[in-house]
Amino acid sequence: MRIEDYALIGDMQSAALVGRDGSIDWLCLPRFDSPACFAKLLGEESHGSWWLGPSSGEPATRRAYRGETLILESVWDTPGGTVKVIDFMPPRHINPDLVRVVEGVAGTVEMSTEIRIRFDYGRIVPWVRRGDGHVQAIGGPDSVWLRSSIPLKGGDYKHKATFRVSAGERQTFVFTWHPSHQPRPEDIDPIHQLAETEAFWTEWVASGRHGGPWRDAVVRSMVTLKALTYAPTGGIVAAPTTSLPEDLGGVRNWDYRYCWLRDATMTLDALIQSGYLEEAGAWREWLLRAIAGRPQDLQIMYGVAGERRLPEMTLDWLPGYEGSRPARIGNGAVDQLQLDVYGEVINCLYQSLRHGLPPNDHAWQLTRKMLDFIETGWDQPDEGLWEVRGPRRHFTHSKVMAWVAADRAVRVVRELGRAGPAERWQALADHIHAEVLRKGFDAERNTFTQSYGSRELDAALLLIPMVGFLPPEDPRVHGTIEAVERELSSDGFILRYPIAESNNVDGLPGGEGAFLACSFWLAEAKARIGRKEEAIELFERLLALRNDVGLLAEEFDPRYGRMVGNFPQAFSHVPLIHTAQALS
Ligand SMILES: OC[C@H]1O[C@H](O[C@H]2O[C@H](CO)[C@@H](O)[C@H](O)[C@H]2O)[C@H](O)[C@@H](O)[C@@H]1O
Repeated sequence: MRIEDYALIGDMQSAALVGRDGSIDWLCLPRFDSPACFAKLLGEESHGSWWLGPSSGEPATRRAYRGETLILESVWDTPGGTVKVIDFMPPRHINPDLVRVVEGVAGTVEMSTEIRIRFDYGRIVPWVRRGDGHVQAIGGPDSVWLRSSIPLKGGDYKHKATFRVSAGERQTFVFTWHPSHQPRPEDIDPIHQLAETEAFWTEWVASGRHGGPWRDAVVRSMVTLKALTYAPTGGIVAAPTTSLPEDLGGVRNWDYRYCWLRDATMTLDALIQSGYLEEAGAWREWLLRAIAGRPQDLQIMYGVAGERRLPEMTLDWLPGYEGSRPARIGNGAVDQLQLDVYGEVINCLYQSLRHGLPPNDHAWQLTRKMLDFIETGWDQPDEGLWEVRGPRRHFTHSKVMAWVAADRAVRVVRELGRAGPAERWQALADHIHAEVLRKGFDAERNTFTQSYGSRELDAALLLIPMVGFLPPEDPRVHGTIEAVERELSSDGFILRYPIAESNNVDGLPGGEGAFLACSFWLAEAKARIGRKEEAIELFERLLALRNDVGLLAEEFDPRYGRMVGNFPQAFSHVPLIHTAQALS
């Protein structure tokens, strides 16, 4: 199954990927970053999956989300009739539930289902007990109850059933996870939950401001971002998957089920612009809890509840997506120095205040402490926003974001009346600004460069006008946009940076696809410098990459014409929203 053949369902604590063939191949419970109980995505059927569809095994004829919700409807037109499978996860009450409803639409269709429950990413084959209308699977801390209106037959480490559904008939399946030491979870009414889930998403969308010619794409992206928000704490994951490869068959496979300060602040920017202040408030509280302590101990990412240790390890029993080994959990980038995150966090706190979030003394203290760190640390080399695994460098984008940190702190004092040494911070901002223009700009080629003294380019430089470092009309901005487009294009989309053996900046073997966020940044940058037609043309081409249900992975690889990287990826949906807003 290609990455773009999957659709997302979720309950804002975890998420599942449903294939076009009706197979659920990825689900981690109870949290986004818990071990998977369906891990076929990174392996085989024997690593856990749940298929439900017409017995012929054909892929769905069409799929769509119901209205502006996260309820997936897959429809099969078959010679005997038409059938619909409705998949969703109700917003969580006590235990996580995954509900599948089969609805006969016309004629009669023979349906089949086959479920292999595995715990710990496919490693644990659970004990199974069968009772009246249910199956219970237990393995270590995990237990699953599966209730269905159709009896399931067990054998060969799986459960299956074949049944016929005619127009107007409905069959239901409810899969509930709970800790294995607790008594049987309460049964939910799947049809009542369907109505509740529909109401939840419809009301959430209605509570924001969305408009413009690309409303549908923007709303689908917003719903996706909300689905990546961990409701109990306000943390936001970068994506619900691990190890979907950036290079098919290669080693660039990372775990994104954590809360990056960079990705989360960008996500919040998009939510705030559309009026979702509640999420901004929840995230600010999450931030204050997660990073409480010394500013020099600030990490670039945390677990969804603020966990600090995210040790990277490989799951050697999984063959990986299309053989892309290793499958990893945890993320070694947690220990990196990435100076840009200070600017991103302070900018996000500033934007939240500007949009009406009430001031918070702890958040201001935090801002001041981060500024103390930036004052002494901004001139250090770092790993940069791309989290390179090669040597640290003086990345130009990192320095630009250090300037953003100081600039936004000054604005909070001058525009919003907070107390702080604005003049000292302004002097710092001016000093950083001057150094970037001196060391990060190649006057001969009229472009900013990836790092001081380098001749390489970097698509993150497209953000220079967006963050206000230079105005859009500045010739250096124009020169950089032109250089990035000229030198980093791959089939009309944009690479993060050049990947060549002679310049192994990221320290990793293999190549990668075009980075979708960077491609949207080019469209937004073009819009800002007045090249609106070109911007729209590129934006429309990017929108055409979305799959049939409007979702984007991290990258698109023109070599294969396929999406690659984790999926769906907040970092791709955020700039989609920003570009639509800039163009509208
Ligand atoms: O390319 C190497 C790095 O790739 C991942 O980082 C990317 O994803 C992050 C989450 O979306 C994003 O914040 C970062 O800008 C991207 O480069 C991976 O997480 C890293 O461990 C890896 O070194």
